[in-house]
Amino acid sequence: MTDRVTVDFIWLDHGRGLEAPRQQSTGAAGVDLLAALGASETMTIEAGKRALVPTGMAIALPAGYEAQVRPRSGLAAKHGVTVLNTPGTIDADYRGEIKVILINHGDAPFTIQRGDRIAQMVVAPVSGIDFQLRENLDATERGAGGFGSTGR
Ligand SMILES: O=c1ccn([C@H]2C[C@H](O)[C@@H](COP(=O)(O)OP(=O)(O)OP(=O)(O)O)O2)c(=O)[nH]1
Ligand SMILES: [Mg+2]
Repeated sequence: MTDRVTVDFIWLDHGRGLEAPRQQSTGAAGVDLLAALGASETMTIEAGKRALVPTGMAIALPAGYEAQVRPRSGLAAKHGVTVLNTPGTIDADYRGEIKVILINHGDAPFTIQRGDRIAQMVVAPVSGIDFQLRENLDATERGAGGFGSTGR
């Protein structure tokens, strides 16, 4: 087990009553994100369409961390539903509602209800970046080769 990180969070009004985010097993990489729809509300994503799904949750990551919003493989394998912008980036200074951009790549409408587990979120360290402008870059064996330059 590596270091644990504490992430403060609040429920927005429409998120109250949902199960609090937690790792489902000791080795789970992330926590599931739940759809914070109204109790009798549903959201249907037609085949080929996308939707911004509320989670009813806002977080305050410690400085030096990001959160990534990732698809759930079950939704992808069974329904063709995934996170359009995966991995979605949650900045450490973002205090708004976490939302999930789902896209339905399947061939049938996909309907979401309150509490459905629509995606998962991992927390990861990120480095600060200082860009240094140079005249040249150090030489490497690969050089500028890429995009299949090593063959199949
Ligand atoms: O899947 C996502 C991706 C982003 N966000 C929130 C948190 C993030 O900190 C903020 C901005 O995200 P991003 O930088 O990806 O979007 P942008 O289009 O560059 O917007 P901005 O100009 O606000 O940075 O939106 C989400 O709630 N869900
Ligand atoms: Mg941005």
